[in-house]
Amino acid sequence: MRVMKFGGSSVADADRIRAVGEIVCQAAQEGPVALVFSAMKGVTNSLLEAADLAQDGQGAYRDILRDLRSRHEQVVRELVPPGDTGGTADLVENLLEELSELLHGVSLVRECSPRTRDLVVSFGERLSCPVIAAYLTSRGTPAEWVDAREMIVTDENHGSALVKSSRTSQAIAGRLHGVTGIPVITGFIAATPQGVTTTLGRNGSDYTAALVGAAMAASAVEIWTDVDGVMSADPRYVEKAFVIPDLSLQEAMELSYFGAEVIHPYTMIPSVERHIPLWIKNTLNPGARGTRITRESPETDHTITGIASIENVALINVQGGGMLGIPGIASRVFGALARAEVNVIMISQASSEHSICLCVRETELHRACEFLRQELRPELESRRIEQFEEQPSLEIIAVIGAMMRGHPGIAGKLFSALGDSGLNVLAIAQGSSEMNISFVINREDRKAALNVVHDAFFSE
Ligand SMILES: Nc1ncnc2c1ncn2[C@@H]1O[C@H](COP(=O)(O)OP(=O)(O)O)[C@@H](O)[C@H]1O
Ligand SMILES: N[C@@H](CC(=O)OP(=O)(O)O)C(=O)O
Repeated sequence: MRVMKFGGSSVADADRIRAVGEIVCQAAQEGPVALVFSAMKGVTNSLLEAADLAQDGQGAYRDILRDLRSRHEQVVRELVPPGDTGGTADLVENLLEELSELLHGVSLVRECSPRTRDLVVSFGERLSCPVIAAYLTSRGTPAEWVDAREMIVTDENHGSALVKSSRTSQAIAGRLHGVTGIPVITGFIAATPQGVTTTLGRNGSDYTAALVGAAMAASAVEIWTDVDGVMSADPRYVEKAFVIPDLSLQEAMELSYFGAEVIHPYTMIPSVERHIPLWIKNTLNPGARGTRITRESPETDHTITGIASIENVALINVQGGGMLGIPGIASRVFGALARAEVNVIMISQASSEHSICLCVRETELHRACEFLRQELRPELESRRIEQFEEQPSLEIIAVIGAMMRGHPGIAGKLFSALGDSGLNVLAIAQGSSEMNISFVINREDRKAALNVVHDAFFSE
């Protein structure tokens, strides 16, 4: 069995869904397939925005609802034939009505808990899948939509729930064996053992596909999107970026962690660890080979595999002459940040131990500094630690590749290229795995730095 996942970009409108139909009908003739779909492009964001507006008591959430209604009614009109026996048009109407009532409730109580928010966003995938299944059936490829909440069991960590693996595996296998035709599975959404709706984190449909692939011992998991594969750098910034034909799981995870949105960190683990290859393919160019992600590192001529970047980060520098003698300072700093629920993206500490430099999301900077100030108040008052240096408006760039290990001269080449172009580097970190070197630059240098590094390593 092949598991094929189509992201929001592949189901943006009726035309895109028709293109998906071509690919799926062809694949179904070659052998068994299971499909996973996301919500239509932008729908999850719209639902979240509507929930925020309703919570604030702003009637503007109704404008978003109107827009969602018209988008979904339009695809039903264009793709579902009048003789559809599955009652798809009614189902979509009922779902839109239910969503409207839910948001009305949120606006009345002016409260939207993470649990309710998950229920609101679940409508995106619950609306897209029945329409797609009805369309495929009308093209002569019988399909049945499957609500993943019946199969994927998670904890109650709303917004980014943790999957209970073995229960989920059994439930997927059990549910899919009962499906007649091709299963069209809602990505991203799941449920607790009590049946409460949860979600797997933003872009979580890739994870759904990997879970289905692992449970069904698939021959491949395919992530269909709008680019020819994972590229050597974000194609929106680097014109010369090219498709990486093969990637190891480790490299793919590093690239996605550092911002290559095309794949999602960790989501590929369930299938790739079972030696099921994961492919990134282009719905707009199905003939292109794509990128293959496997457990082991592939052979390559390049010393680095790819470059990724994270935008909107900030640097906090904790430093002071008295830091050397303070016991457990690192654990206190990171303990405070953990309590603040701040995600530390990058850490760099000079061996002198006079400073710890860390990178966080810009949106979390204020909270991070508040908690740090509280934790380190005695040292700040006695001036053993200076007031933190806070620098917003920065970017992290990471250079990634399994071949970097034991390959001298990479850092030299990287920083000479940046220095020669007059680009200032504010902090540097290297993982002990030697699979990545990451560095921090000013926001306005992002495009230039990505291109300079890309040229330095890939121009030959
Ligand atoms: N290294 C990279 N390789 C390929 N695409 C990338 C990379 N970095 C960022 N992207 C962006 O990721 C986008 C695809 O991700 P996304 O929009 O989440 O797709 P989908 O909706 O199909 O899940 C591409 O259009 C591309 O602009
Ligand atoms: N619809 C969800 C899940 C998802 O994976 O979407 P996409 O495949 O379009 O990234 C989201 O936007 O987060």
